[in-house]
Amino acid sequence: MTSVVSSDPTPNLEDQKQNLPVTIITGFLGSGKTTLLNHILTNQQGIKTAVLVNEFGEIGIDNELIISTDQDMVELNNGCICCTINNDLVEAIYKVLERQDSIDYLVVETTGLADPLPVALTFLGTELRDLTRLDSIVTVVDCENFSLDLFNSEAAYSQITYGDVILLNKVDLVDEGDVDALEVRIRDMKQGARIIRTNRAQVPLPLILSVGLFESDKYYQTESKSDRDHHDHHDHDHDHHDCGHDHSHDHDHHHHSHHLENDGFTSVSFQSDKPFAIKKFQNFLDHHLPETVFRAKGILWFDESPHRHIFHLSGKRFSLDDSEWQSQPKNQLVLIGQNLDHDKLLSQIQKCLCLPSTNRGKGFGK
Ligand SMILES: Nc1nc2c(ncn2[C@@H]2O[C@H](COP(=O)(O)OP(=O)(O)OP(=O)(O)O)[C@@H](O)[C@H]2O)c(=O)[nH]1
Repeated sequence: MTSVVSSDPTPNLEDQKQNLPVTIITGFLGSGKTTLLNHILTNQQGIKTAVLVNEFGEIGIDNELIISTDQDMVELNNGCICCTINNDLVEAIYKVLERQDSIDYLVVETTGLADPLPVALTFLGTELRDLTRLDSIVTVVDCENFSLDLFNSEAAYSQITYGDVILLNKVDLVDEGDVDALEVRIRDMKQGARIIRTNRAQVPLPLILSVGLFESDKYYQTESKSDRDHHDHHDHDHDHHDCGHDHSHDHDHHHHSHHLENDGFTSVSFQSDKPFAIKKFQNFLDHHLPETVFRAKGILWFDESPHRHIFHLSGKRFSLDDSEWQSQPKNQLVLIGQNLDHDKLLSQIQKCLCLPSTNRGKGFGK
């Protein structure tokens, strides 16, 4: 196996060579996890990296956004990774392991709403422990939007407390003083983490991969303590830690979506093989998008444009980038937020579709 520079070689290097190193990328919705993944895939020279991507929402947008490589990619597409811990995730990992001859590194990107703890436990608590080596949990933080009070999400808290490396990302969007204040706050929540400031998740890879920062002994203790704490401190409706911690029974998806509703986040997915009218969609964004939509992403097709438009919204900021269609144009849009009126949103998005006789022939943006 080719190995990346290791800043701190540990004594059991021999074991490490045999086990597939794994890095878990976590971080809240829109913080830059896919951006980091793309950075890794583009720059991991000479290392064959497999990625497992899981996203919240019925439509897999991320697989459209990940720079395609000739390496293995298995996408789990049925909800939050912490729910699929006992079936799909393990299955996907085995698929990668079966090809171990050609895979040097595994990166798992969790959904923005996942607690990384159950994902990490998958690697430690099952027979995977002997086949993989959990190298580190990397947490991406959106410096512009980070606020645990705003998210009101336990998963957001866990993402910080279980991060071995914490990337303070999107530093380009905030004043340095604000990043300083955020760093103090995060150091307070998680002592001993390696904190790195990044723009577009551009981090030297030796600082985050093959770093051997994950300490499983400490982790096991933390896990059982945190498990107790969670059950002591939170109301009984919020039972999502059961989802990841008890490996002995099957999960049902109702149970899981219940936990997401407790965090208040749901997703609305829209697909159509018809184009949007640009002005209608703009009107939707300007006047009808509720503030409670925290994250949106889409591959958009506008009647007025020959391009494939990649749409992102995180917090209040949105972007629309051009690319080229490699396949039949279509619209795919996922909105994620708290307390969403699904039917209303879907009907509003539906109304953005171009009616057959209108808008034809007008240029983009006119
Ligand atoms: N200005 C700026 N934008 C960034 C930076 N990093 C990522 N973005 C943008 O933020 C948006 C969200 O980035 P993603 O990488 O898709 O975020 P994510 O964490 O994978 O999102 P989810 O999977 O939906 O949780 C995209 O529009 C990115 O281009 C950064 O450092 N600065």
